[in-house]
Amino acid sequence: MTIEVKNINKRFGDFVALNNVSLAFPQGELTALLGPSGCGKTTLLRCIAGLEHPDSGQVLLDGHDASERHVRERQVGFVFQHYALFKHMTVFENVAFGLRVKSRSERPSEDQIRRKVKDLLELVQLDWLADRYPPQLSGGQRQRIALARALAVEPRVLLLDEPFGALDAKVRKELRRWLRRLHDELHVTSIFVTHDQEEALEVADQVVLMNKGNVEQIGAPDEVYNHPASPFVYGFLGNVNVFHGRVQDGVLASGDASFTVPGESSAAGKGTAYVRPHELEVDRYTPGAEGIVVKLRRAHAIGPLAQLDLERGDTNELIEAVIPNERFSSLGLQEGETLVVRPKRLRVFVDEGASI
Ligand SMILES: Nc1ncnc2c1ncn2[C@@H]1O[C@H](COP(=O)(O)OP(=O)(O)OP(=O)(O)O)[C@@H](O)[C@H]1O
Repeated sequence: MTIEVKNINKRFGDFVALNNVSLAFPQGELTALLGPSGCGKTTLLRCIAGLEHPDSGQVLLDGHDASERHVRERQVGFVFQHYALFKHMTVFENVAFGLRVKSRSERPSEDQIRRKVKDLLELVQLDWLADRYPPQLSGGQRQRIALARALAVEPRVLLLDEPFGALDAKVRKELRRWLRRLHDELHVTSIFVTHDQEEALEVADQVVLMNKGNVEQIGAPDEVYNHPASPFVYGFLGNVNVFHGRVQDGVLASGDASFTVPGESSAAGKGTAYVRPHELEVDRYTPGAEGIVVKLRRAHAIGPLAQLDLERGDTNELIEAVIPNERFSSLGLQEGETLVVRPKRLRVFVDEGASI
């Protein structure tokens, strides 16, 4: 099923939760709604599900306006962060639940129900837990059962609201890979709410970045990561160094350093350069060297990458650089040494927002 939302507005009292949001969710794709707490992700998901009614705008399911369609008729499957499985029912009965409560005319036979639940438990790789009760499962197992339960009624859309939010980092990581594989098998149009950028970039086909009820950017994970459309997206997707200054004649002057602004532009005014830590070249300082002169305050050199905390000599601001550990060792850098850094790649926004 394709999902489209058009010009959705939703207020809670004076508070604007969704501000004229328009988006398309392609058939069979997994889309992540990503943004900070309170930006409207869950509200948008609830509008699509029919659990919340927008003040204006439309939700189109397969091109048809869904406003008159009740939650049940939208054929939506849900998985929430704290999905309460029925504690007094076995795992098997939890998954069978949605099939058993169907009206008599639609309800499958007992044999069909058994087969279906068995298949679903195999799909989520937990068939060996069929006779257990929810309190006897781990958090990750419970979420996989919750997913099997949502899938039992063959939803045409799957909505996942921070499904792994309550789990520890290692289990989260395992489950998101598992979810991706499952999605590749089933191809149900799915929307996944998260505030974890790594999770969104790893799992999704398409990422929607939201901020204060607005959509900031939509794109494939590599597109939004490598070509952020706004300072907000830059800051939200991974660590970034920010250099404030003034732009004139294609050059950003920031403290004692100056950077050539990429691309053709005649924009002038206050400007901010964004540089990711791995996009900085680091060298030992030699007199006259080009770049920003810094002091190495601290180095964390464990694993393949060395993370360097640097302090600018001119403004005392902190800069984070990440270089291969091999290079760090071969340079033989010591804490307290004076170094010079140069951006290999940067992006400049003039007057916060006007991209050049
Ligand atoms: N029923 C409600 N009544 C009043 N305000 C609400 C209601 N539901 C949501 N809000 C407000 O709307 C804003 C958006 O909430 P929403 O749950 O959509 O955010 P979110 O992006 O999903 O955040 P989180 O990641 O914290 O869940 C929040 O500021 C929230 O307090």
